[in-house]
Amino acid sequence: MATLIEDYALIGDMQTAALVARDGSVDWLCLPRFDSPAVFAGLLGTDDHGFWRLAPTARGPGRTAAARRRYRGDSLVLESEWDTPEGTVRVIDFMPPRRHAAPCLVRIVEGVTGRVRMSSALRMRFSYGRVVPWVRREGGRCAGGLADRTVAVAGPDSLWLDTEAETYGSDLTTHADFTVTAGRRVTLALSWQPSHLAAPPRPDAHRLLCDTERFWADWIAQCSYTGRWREAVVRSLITLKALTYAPTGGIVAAPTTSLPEELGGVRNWDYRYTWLRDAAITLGALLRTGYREEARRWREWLLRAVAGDAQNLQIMYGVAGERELAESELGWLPGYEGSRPVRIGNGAADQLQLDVYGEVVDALWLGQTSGLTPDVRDDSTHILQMKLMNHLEANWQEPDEGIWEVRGPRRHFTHSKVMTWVAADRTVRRLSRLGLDGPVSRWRALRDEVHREVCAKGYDADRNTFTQSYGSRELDASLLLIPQVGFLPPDDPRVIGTVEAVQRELCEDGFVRRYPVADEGDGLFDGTGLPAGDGLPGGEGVFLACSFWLAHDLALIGRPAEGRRLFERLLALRNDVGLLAEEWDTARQRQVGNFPQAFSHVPLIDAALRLGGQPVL
Ligand SMILES: OC[C@H]1O[C@H](O[C@H]2O[C@H](CO)[C@@H](O)[C@H](O)[C@H]2O)[C@H](O)[C@@H](O)[C@@H]1O
Repeated sequence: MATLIEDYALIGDMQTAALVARDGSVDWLCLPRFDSPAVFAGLLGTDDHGFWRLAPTARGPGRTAAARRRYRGDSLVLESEWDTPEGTVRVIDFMPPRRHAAPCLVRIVEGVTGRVRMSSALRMRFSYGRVVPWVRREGGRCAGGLADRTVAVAGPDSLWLDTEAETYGSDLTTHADFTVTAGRRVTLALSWQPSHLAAPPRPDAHRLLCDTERFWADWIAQCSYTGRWREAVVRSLITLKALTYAPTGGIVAAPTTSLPEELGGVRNWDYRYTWLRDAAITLGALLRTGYREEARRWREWLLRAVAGDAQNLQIMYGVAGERELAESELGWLPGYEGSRPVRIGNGAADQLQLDVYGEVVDALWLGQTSGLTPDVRDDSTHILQMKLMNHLEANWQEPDEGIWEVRGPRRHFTHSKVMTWVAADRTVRRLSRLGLDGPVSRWRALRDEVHREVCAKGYDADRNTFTQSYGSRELDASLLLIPQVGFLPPDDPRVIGTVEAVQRELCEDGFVRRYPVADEGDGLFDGTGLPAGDGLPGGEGVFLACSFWLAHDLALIGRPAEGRRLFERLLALRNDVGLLAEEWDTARQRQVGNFPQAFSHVPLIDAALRLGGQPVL
């Protein structure tokens, strides 16, 4: 059986990230960027698609999970410990923030007690497991102590393994067997370099460890959250920071592709890109907890990414603002637990998702009200916002694919219209506050018109609930955002009715589904003549972001104890190192979907602020 998704921990250098399993196997790593081809793709295939396992020498069949693991303090440095009959051993895994050096994954083995025999098995496979590189050994001593050097080359990539342990090749795998005694360390470091360049310097693992720990300690010292859920909030913030692409300020939705929303199903998508929606809400959570630099850098990223005609605004970009994200399938990978296809790229990039305008304008507004320094380009922010508004004004009455990126027919999604209201509302407030030029009365009229239309067409008075789309009978968890964005006050009976309807009709084991999923062709219609569902076969788990939104809303509508209970249950779904995927499979009691997912960790932070009585701007 494949490693459970929740058995992975994340390490990363803010340009890419790796997943380390409890048994010491690194099964996912893309180099040099989040969206580059994987050099370890065992996560989505088999051992033949690449991995790096470092653990006590196995006795008998099967692999042994570490007895304990944790991050060292508030950092992204992972520590796993095994108790064996020979003694106890610790492995420290991390990726140093890159600055100008080559990307590097460092593994330090520390003897704790006894004499423990260790095995390292490194199977490097470039291009998502498809290419077996040429591997050669280079020996020789060096000042840093790492003497054995193994080089793997194929096409544009080269990987360099430096270690004091002696390596040998067998089974198209690079092995090292060694023993550690109490208090002794053995280091292994894997660096990536374009294959046409000269050898990278040998990494000084111990100095890199100190630097990396200092980096995270300094970063987390800026956090302003002091509430009762500090551990969960801090771990979520570190995860969000790890998903930020340092050179540009872009933020990926998750570091993985194709971890399935349904085990064995086809809902497998590539999340290694910057969604305007996900990045905008991430920015909100960072600003609310004291992080301004990331927000400032993302605003810069946004201005660069959408430069040109706002008509061509995409809903997602590459981490450096790339527009070409064509979706394709990697036929040679069998997928996580057989969940095929494995996809790279994302076809949703070409969709119309009108809510994105509201999320972006709201993030710009939040930046303003949280005192984000207007910089020399602030004029550009204003120009951008006016372009976005002109485009939205001309297009908001179009049907769209909505927040959930449905692959079925376009609809008049109520949430998309609510977010149109948000865009107009924040623009009116921004222009009034700054006394800036701009047709305030035009945006005010737009805001009021949208509000009237949503309340008339997106609300079902018979059932006292807002509905997924105009005239539809279906519900949708995105409607839980209505009071959070200020479209209606929390005590409005229509808001309370919607929260109660979601609890009644969309909840499973107390957690929230996004919307009712109907298999293609099962003949159900949503009440508007369109087929129900999202145009995809199969089902999915409960959606963690929506479940946090419900906890948040319960606090807003005056049921905080119930909200807290749900929040605590959600926290209990996190894995042993505090990480959440996108969804939860209630039947199998397992995390599903890409991992770890910003869209789950952001509402965790916002709900913690709301439930703890701290201001949520
Ligand atoms: O469920 C179908 C869609 O699933 C993905 O989209 C989801 O993830 C996005 C990134 O976190 C999020 O912004 C969106 O709201 C979610 O529905 C996938 O990327 C889409 O291609 C797919 O159609």
